[in-house]
Amino acid sequence: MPHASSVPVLTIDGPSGSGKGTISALVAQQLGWHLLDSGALYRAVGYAAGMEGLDLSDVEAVTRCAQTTRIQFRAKKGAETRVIVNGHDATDELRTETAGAAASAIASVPSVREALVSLQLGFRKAPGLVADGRDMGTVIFPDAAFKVFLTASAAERAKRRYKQLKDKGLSVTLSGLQREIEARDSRDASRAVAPLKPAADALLVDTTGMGIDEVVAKVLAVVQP
Ligand SMILES: Nc1ncnc2c1ncn2[C@@H]1O[C@H](COP(=O)(O)OP(=O)(O)OP(=O)(O)O)[C@@H](O)[C@H]1O
Ligand SMILES: Nc1ccn([C@H]2C[C@H](O)[C@@H](COP(=O)(O)O)O2)c(=O)n1
Repeated sequence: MPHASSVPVLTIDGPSGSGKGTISALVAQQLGWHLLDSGALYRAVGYAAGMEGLDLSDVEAVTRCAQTTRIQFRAKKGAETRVIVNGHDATDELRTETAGAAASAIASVPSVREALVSLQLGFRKAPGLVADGRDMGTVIFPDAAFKVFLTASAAERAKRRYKQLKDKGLSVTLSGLQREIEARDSRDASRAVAPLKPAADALLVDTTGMGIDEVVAKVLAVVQP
């Protein structure tokens, strides 16, 4: 079995709604590589903390929650990967903007981040890994061979999220979503530990006005020039 450090990693970081999840899944599928949705881990811990009625600003309580929450991904061919939190399928609850905000809040706690490191490193398996998040290229896989940072204007990202949630039948407003996205990005980018920022050696891709297929092709070209 190859040593983990010899397994190639493509990191895809960026702000909320830049398309990281969508692009990472499609690129991983095309390459036949494993996929790490690191945001889902933070969302799962935020969700578990909410289920336990914890105060999200209680550092000791949320750290214990991060250390003890059981998170499983169940992938099914042709269907959305399900995220099981402490035995409960929480996939739908985790995708809400409320869950994103809770994840962002607990993600600013260094000991919560520390509790999730070895779990994330464990995803690095042959033949390769596509890792999606905020600190994949800077902190978790700094030695990754391939690094991309996706961006798009806040207005474009809010429009994408609006369409996504409307398609699911949820009642949201474009202006409200843009405010929530900007507040989350600002918190993620200003925290002291592992802030949202491009790795020095990442390729920056502004996806404003680019279609999904175009972005996938650009990212794939990083791995297969
Ligand atoms: N280039 C694109 N053009 C149009 N729509 C896109 C593009 N990329 C992604 N989308 C759509 O935007 C929405 C948000 O994308 P996605 O969930 O992948 O973003 P994300 O960066 O992972 O967000 P988050 O960090 O909040 O999880 C989805 O509905 C997706 O289909
Ligand atoms: N590597 C990561 C991934 C996610 N987070 C935090 C910050 C995000 O706002 C939140 C939700 O992530 P998403 O599912 O939207 O990608 O989780 C982080 O700090 N580091």
